[in-house]
Amino acid sequence: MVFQWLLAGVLLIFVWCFYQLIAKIVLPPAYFPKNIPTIPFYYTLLPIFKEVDQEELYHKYLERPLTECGAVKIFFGGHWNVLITRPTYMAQVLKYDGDFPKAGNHVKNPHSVLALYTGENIISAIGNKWKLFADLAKPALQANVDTSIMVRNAQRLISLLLQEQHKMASVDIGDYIQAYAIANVTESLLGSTFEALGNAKHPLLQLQREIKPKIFNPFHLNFPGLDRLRLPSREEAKKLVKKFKAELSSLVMKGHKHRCQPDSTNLGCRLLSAYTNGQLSEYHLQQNTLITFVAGHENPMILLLSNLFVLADRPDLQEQVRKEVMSLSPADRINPDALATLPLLTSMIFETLRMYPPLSQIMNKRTAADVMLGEDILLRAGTYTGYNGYSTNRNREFWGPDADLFRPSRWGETVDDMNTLYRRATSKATFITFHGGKRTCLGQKWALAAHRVSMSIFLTSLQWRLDPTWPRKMTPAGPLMPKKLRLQVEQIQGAR
Ligand code: HEM
Repeated sequence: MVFQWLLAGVLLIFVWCFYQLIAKIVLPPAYFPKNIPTIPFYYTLLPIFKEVDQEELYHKYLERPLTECGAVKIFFGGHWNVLITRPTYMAQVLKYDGDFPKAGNHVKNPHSVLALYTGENIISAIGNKWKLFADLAKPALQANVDTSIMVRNAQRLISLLLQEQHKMASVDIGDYIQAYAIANVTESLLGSTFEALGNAKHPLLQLQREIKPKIFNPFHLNFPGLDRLRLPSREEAKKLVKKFKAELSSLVMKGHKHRCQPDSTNLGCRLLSAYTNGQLSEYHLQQNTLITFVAGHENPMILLLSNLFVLADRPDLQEQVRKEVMSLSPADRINPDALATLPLLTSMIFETLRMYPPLSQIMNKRTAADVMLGEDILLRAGTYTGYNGYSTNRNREFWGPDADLFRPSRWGETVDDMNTLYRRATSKATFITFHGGKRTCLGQKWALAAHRVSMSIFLTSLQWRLDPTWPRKMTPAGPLMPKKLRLQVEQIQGAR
């Protein structure tokens, strides 16, 4: 009898411990605010089990609680987080950066493959390290942009697309745009020619193709703690990441056989010279090179894909913007300052950035102390937080009841109106595609100049439409873009 009671007791303790373990994962911690909704744990598992589209998921599960309460509790990246979207709350997050410092993957999940990949860098660092990295990068990222590199690469891209279209019914455009974006960032910012455009077998592209599904696999993204178990497949992923970082660094170094000067306006040169004079460790040189490469090509690539999609879907608008660009002289058509004076091109780009922020959701902050979000949401010290630009950029109080509609005219009639609204929306945190505040994107100027020139060359060289057989879907998770976009492209008569 005693033995049976003992057994029952042990069983009860076991069940209780198991319950505690599961509850820790599937329920938010007790110290999380009670007065905001909880997104059910299973939401995060959907991309693991189903073919999903993150826009559809957003409208089904997140839109209502976020619109009503402006913040929710959500499981992501192995932790419970508070996802903040209401512009007044976001304005507080951006303004009081010290209350909401960055806590990147290297802090959140230090043993994960993702942390090994991104590490501590200019985007994730805080305090003096961030200041050092930003001081090194700013003069290069804010210098005048030499767009002749993008012009040359865009012309090469157009011929590759036409060659592919000649062979196929339509072009799977993603890999081409990625190679183009890589060519731009490496040649323009890192000062090294990788010759990846038109060379699908380039070792760096191949490595990236192998790594991405391993890093951005929804299961491993949500349960990074499992990377501690040293499973063979994850150890293999770590090896690939190390190989990729070494390959990238060696390619950048090859482009800088000359002596790099600290006052150079080339980012690659500035990072290398900081390493040579002892300001940067080898680790920080590698991580900052990697993040410049990743942020500098992936975001422009995603923006370009979304913009091509938007115009493929609206042939009339494509034709109107083309006419506007054609009204410029040939020299002005590749001059970003001249292109920035065109109202339709400007509003169409701003509207694409508003509706399809490439980094639609980011969870990389952690409260430094207890902080009151707005008037009544108490966030305890150590709470992971994040933001969702897709939601904030569609705030109906600011953008009106048709905020979900692609309507470039909402930006105004003149370019002055548009730039004023851009600044106002950014300062009110109702347009957070480039983050904003002290930690605003440092590549914004470069990205916009490159994008204007890329769009201009596309518009004046090609007409494009959606392949009717393309399944209209956005990516399931992570960066937001049309999934495996297929276009039919046609050369414009007399364009070449
Ligand atoms: C369409 C293009 C781009 C978009 C939408 C974009 C968006 C963003 C966003 C949302 C952040 C904040 C990330 C966070 O919260 O952790 C950021 C930061 C940053 N971006 Fe971009 N980005 C773009 C292009 C670029 C380019 C081309 C570069 C050049 C290397 C770049 C360099 C940076 C840097 C250095 C930061 C860190 C700023 C800091 O914390 O001080 N970005 N960007």
